[in-house]
Amino acid sequence: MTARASTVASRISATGTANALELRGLTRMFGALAALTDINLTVRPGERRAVLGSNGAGKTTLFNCITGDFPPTAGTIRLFGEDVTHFPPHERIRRGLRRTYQISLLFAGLSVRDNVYLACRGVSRYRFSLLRPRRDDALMASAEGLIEAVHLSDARETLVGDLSYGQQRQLEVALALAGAPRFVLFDEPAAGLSPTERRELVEILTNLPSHMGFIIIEHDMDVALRVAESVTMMHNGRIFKEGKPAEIESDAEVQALYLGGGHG
Ligand SMILES: Nc1ncnc2c1ncn2[C@@H]1O[C@H](COP(=O)(O)OP(=O)(O)OP(=O)(O)O)[C@@H](O)[C@H]1O
Repeated sequence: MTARASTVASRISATGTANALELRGLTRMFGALAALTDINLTVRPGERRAVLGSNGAGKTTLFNCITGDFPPTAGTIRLFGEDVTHFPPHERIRRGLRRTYQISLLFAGLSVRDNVYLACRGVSRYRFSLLRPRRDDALMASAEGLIEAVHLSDARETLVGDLSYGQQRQLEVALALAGAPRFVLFDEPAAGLSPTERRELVEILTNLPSHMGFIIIEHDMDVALRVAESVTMMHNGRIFKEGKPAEIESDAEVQALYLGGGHG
């Protein structure tokens, strides 16, 4: 084996057993304001974790640091064993990280299928091809699989602008799943959904492939505690408590702080 092959092999074996995410001492300042202070967080491969906390707790800033949208002021970020603290967002995407946003990033004038196909194409190796784009059957098959996974098969030809709000949020989940990610950050996917749509979202998230870990930021405790196996509570930019959903739900301090904390 060449030195390079052996380095690659050892990296692959390291990523096979490493944690999906490891944050150590993560801190992010905005001027004098500490949005995150000394965050230490470990998420195992395939683990599903909810991050909860009242408005301004630092949840979105946490996502922005993990994705590389904001550089941290201090601390380290490891993805599948690799230090990505100073990597740009696209290098983290290449390593299997995805996210959804609170605001919609859909193409309203295109069909569901075209939106998902473009997302699959965007993360494929043909992304920078100078040749005229041609339909790729493998990517189209991936797109169809994702459309099915988010329960939009009957709407695959529908223009996004004609979808219900709930269907648009389901489509956003599909876009985040393009390119078979290993770890996904869901930013309030249940916001604005009806009770029926929330149930559907829970089913979609629960049925994601078991190797696919995620963090979900969610103000709806019911959704968060049903899809997650572990919970991190944040308050004022710090981790306040960690535990299993049942422990968090029955914790007196959490109830006093979070349920009385004016979350939106
Ligand atoms: N770009 C920014 N510039 C300045 N301050 C910011 C910026 N982004 C976030 N903050 C501040 O950092 C703190 C944490 O904000 P963040 O959006 O991460 O909280 P959050 O828990 O996601 O809140 P919400 O539930 O309302 O989305 C807040 O005090 C916020 O005002």
